[in-house]
Amino acid sequence: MALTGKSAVVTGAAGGIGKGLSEVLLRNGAKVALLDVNESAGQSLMESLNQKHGTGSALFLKCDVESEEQLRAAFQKAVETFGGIDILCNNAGVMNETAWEKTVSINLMSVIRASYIALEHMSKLNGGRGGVIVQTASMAGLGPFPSCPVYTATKSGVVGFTRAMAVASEVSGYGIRFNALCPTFVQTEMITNISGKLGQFTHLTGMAVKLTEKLGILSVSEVAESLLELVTDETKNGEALMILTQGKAYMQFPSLSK
Ligand SMILES: NC(=O)C1=CN([C@@H]2O[C@H](COP(=O)(O)OP(=O)(O)OC[C@H]3O[C@@H](n4cnc5c(N)ncnc54)[C@H](O)[C@@H]3O)[C@@H](O)[C@H]2O)C=CC1
Ligand SMILES: CC/C=C\CC(=O)/C=C/C=C\C=C\C=C\[C@@H](O)[C@@H](O)C/C=C\CCC(=O)O
Repeated sequence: MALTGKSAVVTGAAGGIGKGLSEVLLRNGAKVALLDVNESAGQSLMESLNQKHGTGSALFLKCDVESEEQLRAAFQKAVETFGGIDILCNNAGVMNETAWEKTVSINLMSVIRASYIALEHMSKLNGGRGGVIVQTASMAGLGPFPSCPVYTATKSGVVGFTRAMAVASEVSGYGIRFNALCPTFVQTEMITNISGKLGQFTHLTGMAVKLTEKLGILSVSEVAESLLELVTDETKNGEALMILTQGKAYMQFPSLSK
């Protein structure tokens, strides 16, 4: 799938990985609706992206992904502005073991919520053009990150949801592919002040720090380049792409269907 003339919605787009995903989509010819709760960062990013990629190529929409109403309004605005949606990047996420219910709400429930709203606009069964939904999961969704069990649970849930939806979509004829990015640590705001976010697992801060030293830290652009592969390669559906500092690999899961 070539990106020229396509339109995308990216959640958590105002900073970190979401900003990188938005930039790579724009560089390759897509228009992008930038959804984020951070209004000042989102507005200024939209202005700089429109200067770089052309007026009207990026649209900031203030949106808390926990709110169904705000998500619906943002998708509607994106459709009215760009004429449809071809790509959704469910990227907004937090790591906070103290506010663990909020972590589940943003990282898992909101990914499901946004995917279902996207289906209403993108599914060929609803008159949409089809397309691709890519979730920003994590390496923690593939193997446990013991310092943050709830974060791990949300990312495992996102991987499971993505793989199940990929098959459900294929069988149902939605015309939408579902894939997940599973990066190791990435240099963003999220990996600052780790101990302050671990709640009852603060005593496992050293373990988290050792894991960052062992696995290394990716740049945002390394993750963003991997998005392109999952979006443009139409054979990719139900994939979890593990991104490590040494390279990347599509995960092999046991097949129990035969
Ligand atoms: N930084 C890392 O080491 C890794 C991050 N990830 C995942 O990547 C995604 C992005 O994380 P980062 O860019 O690192 O984090 P970040 O903290 O740098 O950026 C997150 C963005 O999401 C926005 N956001 C937070 N809550 C929101 C909400 N309720 N509604 C709308 N927007 C909201 C924030 O305002 C911010 O712009 C997350 O899903 C995270 O779990 C995955 C693997 C590694
Ligand atoms: C602090 C930032 C929080 C979240 C961002 C994020 O998603 C980072 C994920 C990074 C890596 C996750 C790696 C998980 C690895 C597991 O598969 C196991 O290999 C780790 C198991 C035990 C660790 C003990 C050890 O061997 O040192």
